[in-house]
Amino acid sequence: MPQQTPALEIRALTKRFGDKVAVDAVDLDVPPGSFFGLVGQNGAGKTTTLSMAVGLLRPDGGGARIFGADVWAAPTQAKALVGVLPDGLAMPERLTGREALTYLGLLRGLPKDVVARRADELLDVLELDTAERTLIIEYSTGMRKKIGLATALLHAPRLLVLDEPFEAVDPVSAATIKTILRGFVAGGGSIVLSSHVMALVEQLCDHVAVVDAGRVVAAGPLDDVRGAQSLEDTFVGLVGGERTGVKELSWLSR
Ligand SMILES: Nc1ncnc2c1ncn2[C@@H]1O[C@H](COP(=O)(O)OP(=O)(O)OP(=O)(O)O)[C@@H](O)[C@H]1O
Repeated sequence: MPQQTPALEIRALTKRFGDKVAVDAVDLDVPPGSFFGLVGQNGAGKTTTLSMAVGLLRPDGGGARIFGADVWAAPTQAKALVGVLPDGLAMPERLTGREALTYLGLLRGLPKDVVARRADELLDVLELDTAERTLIIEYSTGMRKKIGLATALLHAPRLLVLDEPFEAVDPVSAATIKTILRGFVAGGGSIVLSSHVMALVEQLCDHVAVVDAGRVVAAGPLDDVRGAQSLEDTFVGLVGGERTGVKELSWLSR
């Protein structure tokens, strides 16, 4: 069978901040049609990797391709194929959710009536319709995630790259977002998401990569990576659970 072009192909991606190597020659293949979870401790390098992979941060070395399009050499082609929910979302703060969707949709080159129709549906499905007159600056953290997801979906990309999409999102909204994401994959889309929540990754993802100190320490189909254990046990085993240091807080004991 011919090899299919990966939805996202990361090769030797490297980023240093001063002396610190935040991302250390990372290779990753996200198969088309997969729901791929990127897990790692705080500071492991997930956000830096994903930011470089979608062209938001220039790497010191290596590169990334989205469905074969080089993110840095062919950015227009690559970026048309991907919807991104970045960490610490920079949004047009003085616009309402609808205005932001309209603005970003028109920037993407979508026809006005298509933007209006999709914005209606997205605001409705993500239950942001009641906040239609609210400026984004007034949104809660969870609402910001939801409007960010709406902007990522608006142009119907083939790949979604989502940095912590469930962070600060209430359980009802999380259930809605899970349904949307599962539907996206069922419809032929591919997703990469980062998360600290192993149960969520196990529930949603069919592929997983574990990142530790800027390196990929395990990657592949979920069942291959976790084996007979839970993903959490596998994760703690891989990244060194003995480093918790809780026992040292003796002054907390009564
Ligand atoms: N702009 C920056 N300047 C300096 N150091 C940075 C910068 N961005 C990230 N780092 C460092 O790079 C490393 C990787 O950070 P990154 O945000 O990619 O980790 P992460 O896995 O996304 O963490 P978290 O789960 O906490 O979001 C960390 O040590 C972080 O302190």
